[in-house]
Amino acid sequence: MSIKNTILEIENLKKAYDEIKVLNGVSLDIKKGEVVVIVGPSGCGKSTLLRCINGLEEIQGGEIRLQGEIISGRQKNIHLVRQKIGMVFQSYDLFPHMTILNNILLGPVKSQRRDKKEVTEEAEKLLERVGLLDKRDAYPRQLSGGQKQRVAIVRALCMHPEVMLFDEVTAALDPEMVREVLDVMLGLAKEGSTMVIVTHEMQFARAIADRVIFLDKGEIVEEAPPELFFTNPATERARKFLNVFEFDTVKGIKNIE
Ligand SMILES: Nc1ncnc2c1ncn2[C@@H]1O[C@H](COP(=O)(O)OP(=O)(O)OP(=O)(O)O)[C@@H](O)[C@H]1O
Repeated sequence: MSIKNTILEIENLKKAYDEIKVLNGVSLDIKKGEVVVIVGPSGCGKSTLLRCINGLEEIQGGEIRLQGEIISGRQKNIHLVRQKIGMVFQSYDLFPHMTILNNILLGPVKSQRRDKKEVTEEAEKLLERVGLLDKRDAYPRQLSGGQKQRVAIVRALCMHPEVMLFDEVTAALDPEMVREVLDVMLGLAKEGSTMVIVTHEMQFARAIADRVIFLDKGEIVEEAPPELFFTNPATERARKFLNVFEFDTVKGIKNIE
């Protein structure tokens, strides 16, 4: 995978909810085509970090830059953020009264004012790729959780984001649905998408990451390539964290490597 220029820069990011400090000066650079996986104990601030990147949270300090442009703080250009950063959440948030295709078209056609025919063709290609072209005219309630999550990924991709953020996208899925979603993400990684992924699936993290970030109590404690992080973490805190996961890894994704 070619890792070239820095696309996203996070510098000394601070985030608190009232008195509770959640991110205590996080700095992180992400390069074009890089897949960064963020792991860490529950409540350490992983989701908050993604939400800050995506402009969903006010921040109390630091700066976030996308392609050199400040997208945080007072200069925040939410329009730019929405156009260039795609986010997929644990809950897929599809509109229940709209067909799958119309859910996907909404952003590109309404917000980006792109040609409906052209976006439809693209959406159909992407749906085919994730094995869901036959669900084009179905409604979200007619799809399984794994299928809805794949639609949510297609919907984000159709906006042509520079960076894709994934927040625990398999957490709400039944074990047998997990693999199909992770496979789509592995495919995107292979094609050179820039991705920031929060996950508790350690084996998946190991398979997909170019770099693993270990976040604990709102600070980056360790960052390393996966082959190093998962076999020989540098810190006691990371070692303890991984020990817990020895009993809790991977639902149905054993042979991924
Ligand atoms: N809207 C909010 N208001 C107040 N506190 C919040 C809010 N959102 C998150 N927090 C707190 O911030 C901390 C970090 O939460 P966050 O969801 O970022 O953690 P996480 O690492 O993603 O956890 P998990 O792995 O359990 O999803 C937690 O202590 C949480 O209770």
